[in-house]
Amino acid sequence: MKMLVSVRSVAEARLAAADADFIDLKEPRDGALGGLAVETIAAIVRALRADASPLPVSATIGDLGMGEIERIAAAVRAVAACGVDYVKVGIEAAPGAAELLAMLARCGAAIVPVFIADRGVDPTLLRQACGTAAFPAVMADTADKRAGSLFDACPEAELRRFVGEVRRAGKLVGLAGALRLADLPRLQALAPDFAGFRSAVCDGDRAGALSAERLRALAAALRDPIALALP
Ligand SMILES: O=C[C@H](O)COP(=O)(O)O
Repeated sequence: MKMLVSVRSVAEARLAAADADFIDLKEPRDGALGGLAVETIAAIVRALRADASPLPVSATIGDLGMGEIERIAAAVRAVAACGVDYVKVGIEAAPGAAELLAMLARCGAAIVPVFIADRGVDPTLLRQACGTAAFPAVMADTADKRAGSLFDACPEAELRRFVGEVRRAGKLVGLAGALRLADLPRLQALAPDFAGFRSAVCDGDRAGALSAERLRALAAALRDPIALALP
C-alpha cells in the first residue's frame, strides 16, 4: 500500500517527497478538497521536477458543487495546465454528479474522481466511474474531518466493496479520510493501492504544519505491516 501525502507549499512538498509515494496538492484549510492557487500548484510542480522527483503529483480543484459543471471544467483545465499528473475532483451523491462524471470522462485530463463517503458511496455513480476508461484511479475520502476517520464514516464492508469494484475495473484505488496510525491494520486488510494522509502527518490538525517526524513514522509503519499486526 503506497502513501499519498497532501501538501500546500514547495517546502511541504519537498519534506513529503522524502517519504511519500504520491504528492497531492491542496489547501487543507479550505475543506477536504480545498484548492490551491494555480500559481502555487505550478510552482510546486516546477520545484519537484527541478529536484528530479519521480513521484506522481495530483492536485485538487477545490470543493465545488455537483451542479457547477462549467466552473469545474474550467478549474480542471487550469489545474491540468500546471503540469500535474492527476487532477482530483470530488464526487458527491447529489443532482448533477452523473453529468459531471460524463463531462470529466471527455475532458482530456487524467481525472481521479474522489467519492465523498461521509454518507456512503452511491453505487450507481461508482459503477459509472469504474466504467470510464479515462479515469486512471478512483478514491474515497471524507468531508467532515472532525467526525472521525473514514472507518467511522463508512462500514468496512462497504469500503471492501469499493476497493474490489475499482480494482476489478483495472484502476488504482485509494482511500483517505482522517486516517491515523491506528487505522493502518484495517487499511492493510482492505489493501487499497494507496492511502491518503494529511491529518496524521501534521502537528495539530490538518491545517497545521507538516511534521517530518510523523511522516517518517507513518512511512515506517506502512513499510512494516507485520509490526502493525502486533498488539
Ligand atoms: O487526499 C488525502 C487527504 O488530503 C487526506 O487528508 P486527511 O488525512 O486530513 O483526511
